[in-house]
Amino acid sequence: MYQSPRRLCSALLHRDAPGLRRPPGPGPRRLTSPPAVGPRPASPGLLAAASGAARSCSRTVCSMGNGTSRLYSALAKTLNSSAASQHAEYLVSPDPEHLEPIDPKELLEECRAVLHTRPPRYQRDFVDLRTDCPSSHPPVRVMQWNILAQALGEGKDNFVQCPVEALKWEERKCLILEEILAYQPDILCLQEVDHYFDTFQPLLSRLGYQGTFFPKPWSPCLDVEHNNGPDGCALFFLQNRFKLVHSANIRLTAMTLKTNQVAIAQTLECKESGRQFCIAVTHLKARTGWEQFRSAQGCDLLQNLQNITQGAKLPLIVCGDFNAEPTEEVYKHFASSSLNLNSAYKLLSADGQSEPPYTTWKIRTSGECRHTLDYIWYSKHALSVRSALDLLTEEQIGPNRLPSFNYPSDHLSLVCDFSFNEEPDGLL
Ligand SMILES: NC(=O)C1=CN([C@@H]2O[C@H](COP(=O)(O)OP(=O)(O)OC[C@H]3O[C@@H](n4cnc5c(N)ncnc54)[C@H](OP(=O)(O)O)[C@@H]3O)[C@@H](O)[C@H]2O)C=CC1
Ligand SMILES: [Mg+2]
Repeated sequence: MYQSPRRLCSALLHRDAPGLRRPPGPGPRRLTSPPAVGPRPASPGLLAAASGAARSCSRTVCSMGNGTSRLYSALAKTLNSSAASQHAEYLVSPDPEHLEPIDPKELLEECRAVLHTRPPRYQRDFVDLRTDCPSSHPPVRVMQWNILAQALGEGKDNFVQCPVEALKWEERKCLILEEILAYQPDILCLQEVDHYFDTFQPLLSRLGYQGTFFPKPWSPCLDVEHNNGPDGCALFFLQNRFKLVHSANIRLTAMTLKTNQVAIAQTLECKESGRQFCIAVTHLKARTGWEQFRSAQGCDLLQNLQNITQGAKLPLIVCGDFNAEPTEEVYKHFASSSLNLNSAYKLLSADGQSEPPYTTWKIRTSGECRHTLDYIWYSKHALSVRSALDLLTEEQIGPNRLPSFNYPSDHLSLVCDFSFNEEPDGLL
């Protein structure tokens, strides 16, 4: 169903309004999703120029094995370098002296214009999971997403059914931004970010987010020719909703050895309610054969979170690409931790006990890879999940799987609305 960009944007900006109605019947309730998107509009005038300018944006080139300091100085140059800024409002590299707020509607329209030749975004609905506990404060919307590092997607991942044109950064970044703008999270937890300084930090800061980036010490992106720097985890929160109380960048250890995987953990205070909580993002070691290693990394992260939450005194949300199915030891450590965590996406299942059948689905040279690896853990006594964004169906994902012209990453975004329980029973 086609919606004009303006109607769409106003629906997006009022996400608790008409679309989010509870349908009748038992079990999880599907909500009409506000970000339903029809065919993309053709881009006239200025918007067409934005598309062309975005394509002409310069790319930072760093050869294999360069040190991170050289990478960062190269990245810093791109912040100033684009002649294309004469043509496009937001999608080009920003001038750091000129960081005015962006109207999300205008950025969304720019993105949609760049993407006008692509098929429409997939429809995903929020499922109402509200318990009977009322909450007087607006929910906290959290998005978890491994966005696929550009260098890995083009140089390492071997997505055999994904056309190279679908991976072009100047368009793929618009698909990523469109997804973020569609759901408007209050907190955004990302993995495989290798365009933090030239794309996400400048744009999202102008949308009102405060961001933190922690790159992997030896990012595999650096092995890819024409890379844009190391990939890592990024955490963004809306400054008008939260105050940063404490922030920790954690290099995970396994059996006391420092590893290549990282996490960010921040304590935030809700400006409306005064309640404090901890939010963390991580990306654990990938691949089969590394199960014990992931388990050790998970134990280290849990230990760090025990300390940061003062022994579970603060409510906690942990987002991540754990690279582990629910059968793995690291998953079991999180599920049975004294931090009293539950995995939010289990609540989409009929019995509330099963994880979704997949959060990533791709075809590599080794064959089809369909796995549940991404999770949003939360303190089950202190927080309630009010709704969760449903996953894409197999039909929507299509026979060539992900990424694709419609969807920018091989991992699906997970989005949940949380509310604080009014009277925590002391057992967070
Ligand atoms: N220069 C040096 O001294 C050192 C360099 N390194 C570099 O680090 C790299 C390893 O880093 P590490 O953090 O352990 O990486 P991981 O094994 O955790 O994987 C890195 C990325 O590869 C993706 N991936 C997973 N499975 C596959 C697959 N089958 N094919 C292609 N990509 C896949 C993962 O994506 P997802 O999470 O989505 O599955 C992940 O983002 C080495 O390749 C090396 O380049 C490491 C140590 C030292
Ligand atoms: Mg990956």
